[in-house]
Amino acid sequence: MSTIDFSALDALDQRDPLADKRQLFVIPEDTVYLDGNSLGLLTHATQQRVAEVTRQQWGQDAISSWNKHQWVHLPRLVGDKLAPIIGAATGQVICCDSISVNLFKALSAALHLQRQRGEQQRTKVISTRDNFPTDLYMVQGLEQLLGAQHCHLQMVEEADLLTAAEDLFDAETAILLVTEVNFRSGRRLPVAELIRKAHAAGVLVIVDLAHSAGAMPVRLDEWQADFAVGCTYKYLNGGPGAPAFVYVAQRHLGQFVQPLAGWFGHAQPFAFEPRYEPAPGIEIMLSGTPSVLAMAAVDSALDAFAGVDLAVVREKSLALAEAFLQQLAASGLATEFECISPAAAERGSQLSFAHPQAYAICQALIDAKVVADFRAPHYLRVGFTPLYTSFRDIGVAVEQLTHIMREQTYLQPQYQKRHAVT
Ligand SMILES: Cc1ncc(COP(=O)(O)O)c(C=O)c1O
Ligand SMILES: Nc1c(O)cccc1C(=O)C[C@H](N)C(=O)O
Repeated sequence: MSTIDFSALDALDQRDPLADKRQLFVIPEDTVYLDGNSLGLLTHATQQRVAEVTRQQWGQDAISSWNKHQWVHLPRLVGDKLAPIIGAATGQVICCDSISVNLFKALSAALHLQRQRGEQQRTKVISTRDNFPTDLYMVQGLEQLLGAQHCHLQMVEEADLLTAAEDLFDAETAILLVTEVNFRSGRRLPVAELIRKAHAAGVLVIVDLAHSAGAMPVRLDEWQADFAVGCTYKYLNGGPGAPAFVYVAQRHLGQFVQPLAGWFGHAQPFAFEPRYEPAPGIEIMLSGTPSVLAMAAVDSALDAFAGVDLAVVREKSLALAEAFLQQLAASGLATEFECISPAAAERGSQLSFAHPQAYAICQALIDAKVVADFRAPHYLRVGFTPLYTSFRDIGVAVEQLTHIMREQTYLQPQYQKRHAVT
């Protein structure tokens, strides 16, 4: 007998101000999808837009589309569409490349800004040990390229950043590279407060919004962030490998060099001048030709956010997580699954649970058409995407999990053998 109170969950769905948004998405058949924190779902509009761009723009209008369909301006148009979602005024956000590549540009630019200010001794980049590895690798790559005397990484514990940030920022510190929401635990760091402390110590801040953009209110301008990066393939539903974004505060534009100085970042790309002259605005962050099909997908996916208040998104995200925890407790699983995510105010839009059999349980859940994911060493992650996750979804997910645990389905050999990479 199921312990899930589906009528209570259905009542929550009926009162949900975002319920109408679900119909904008292609929901995989008979599936509960709790992995929007890794890959967001496709919208019907995006499916049509990509078909249309392929059929008409590429197929018929071909090269004229660079002007006729504004292909050449897509990075900026998409950036400006994204700006309000992350609390930025227009002209400071551009859509391009991956988070990794944009971080290379932002890190180099911030180091250069410190030198421009006469702060040559500021060569240290502080980040958290449990940050998403690519962020740390990008700093390590720069360290190898420039030499440790010009750039070096100091990894700190999240707890130390929370309790003693002032002690970490010394006269050598150039940059704080901080990811707002930890990909493994879901812990959300107080970015506004960290920026205040960093600035008081002369430190510039780069924020990684991979697990924030589209999931909660972000206020880059209000926070006075210096740079930010983020992806569009998670909560913004731009598609697998969709181009990322980069934000540069208006006050820094025109003040730094960007080392990946490609022709799309030139003041006049189509003048084909032999000498590089950077674009005066946010286009300086561009390097090469935009991926038009991918960017068209992001552009149309962002339409799902039209008229959406991100405070409402956040409220629903926390209510979905709360419903998950309640149903888990009602099913008698709360002690077996140790929740490693912090309390509501200090977490993002996911819950992570430690369990020695997390990998096998996750595979069994996926086979039962509940898509969650696993992160080493032994965490089961469930992500909530308020635009399409329903409260009923939560009930079905916990019901399946209860069944898998009761029947010990996860002990079957096909679930015990590790094969999946993501
Ligand atoms: C916090 C964070 N940063 C960066 C990335 C990856 O960046 P990229 O777009 O370079 O693959 C991810 C996940 O893929 C992430 O969770
Ligand atoms: N970007 C990814 C990819 O290219 C393949 C598989 C997964 C991803 C992810 O987004 C992972 C994700 N950042 C995470 O939080 O684990």
